[in-house]
Amino acid sequence: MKITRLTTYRVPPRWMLLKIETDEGVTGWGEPVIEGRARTVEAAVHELSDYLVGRDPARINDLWQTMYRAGFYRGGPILMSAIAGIDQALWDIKGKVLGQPVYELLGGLVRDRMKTYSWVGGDRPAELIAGIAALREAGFDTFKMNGTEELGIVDNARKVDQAVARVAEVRAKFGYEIEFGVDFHGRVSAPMAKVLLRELEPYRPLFVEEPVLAEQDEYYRTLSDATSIPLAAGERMYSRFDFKRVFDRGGLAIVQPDLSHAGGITECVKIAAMAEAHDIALAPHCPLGPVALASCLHVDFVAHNAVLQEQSMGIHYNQGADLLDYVKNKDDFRLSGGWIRPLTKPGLGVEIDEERVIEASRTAPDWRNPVWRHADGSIAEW
Ligand SMILES: O=C(O)C(=O)C[C@@H](O)[C@H](O)CO
Ligand SMILES: [Mg+2]
Repeated sequence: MKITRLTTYRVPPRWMLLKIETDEGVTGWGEPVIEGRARTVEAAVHELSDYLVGRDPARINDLWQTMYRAGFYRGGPILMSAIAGIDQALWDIKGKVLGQPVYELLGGLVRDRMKTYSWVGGDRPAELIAGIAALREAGFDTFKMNGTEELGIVDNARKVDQAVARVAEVRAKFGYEIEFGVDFHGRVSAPMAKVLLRELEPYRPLFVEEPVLAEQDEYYRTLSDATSIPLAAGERMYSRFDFKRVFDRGGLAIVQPDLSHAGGITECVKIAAMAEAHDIALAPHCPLGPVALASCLHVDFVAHNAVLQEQSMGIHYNQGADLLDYVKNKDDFRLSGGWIRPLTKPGLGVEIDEERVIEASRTAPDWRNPVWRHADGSIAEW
């Protein structure tokens, strides 16, 4: 079998889907994308196709190493997201050829169902109570919210109190019938993270995510030593070589590689195993579409240390399309009380509605995240 063509479709809300075709009619789907840089990743995918067209799609490991090493420069969000989506599609092809779901090819199920969580509150955390109450009706009990709005490198007690009050209100309203992570989203500096973590401790969040920016990862250890709150990070780390340094320094209780940013299934299975060796939990990041989520789930179902899976149903980013809009087998993604069963169809287990994708690609927006500024006009972390 040989790879014959790679076709990319940028689609609402901000995703990109990749179709890899072969000379034997088997096709695979991937989701290579960096939110806000879809066109850049699209160019990278088509540059990498030089290494792929004419090759045997079954040789995923050699194709992965070739894409990663042959171009001299490596790593980073663009190239690793392009590799990620291509890798997902290659696993989809392999599973379809062998008639097996990807998790079977990775050694079989390590669990019978996987726990997921939902976002509440949007970019500027608001309406948290109403958001949680609505999702509680749908049976969810685990959530994630942004912790703050714009925050200065050193900011005042009022801003800290606003952030803490939102979390306190959630706990007061729902007690411990629910659990939630608080995403600092890289908006919080190391000095302010120390302050906020301490003030949030009484409300016992399940984790605090991206307590500082990934480029400040040397602070994970000192912050972790100063708080009882489990720290989580990983969406802006792109390979086992990025994660290696974090594992060595310590400080993270949970790693959150994104299956569409960190090299795909081949790479994230390795990251999961490295994390397990350090007694660190796995909770893949996934604010994206159905192929990204399916790829996460195949890793979740073979990784002993997988504890929680992000999914984007109803997420505030999904304007113009939602998680399953391009999926034919919607029932396979049914969430019961936030739990999801394995995707058992061959490959990734996602039946893409290609006509819908092609139609939607005609009006694909160039999604960009908002540009935030502080009161003094300087750029703020979004
Ligand atoms: O889901 C999360 O944890 C996020 O922090 C969302 C962020 O990754 C946006 O997708 C960036 O555009
Ligand atoms: Mg996040």
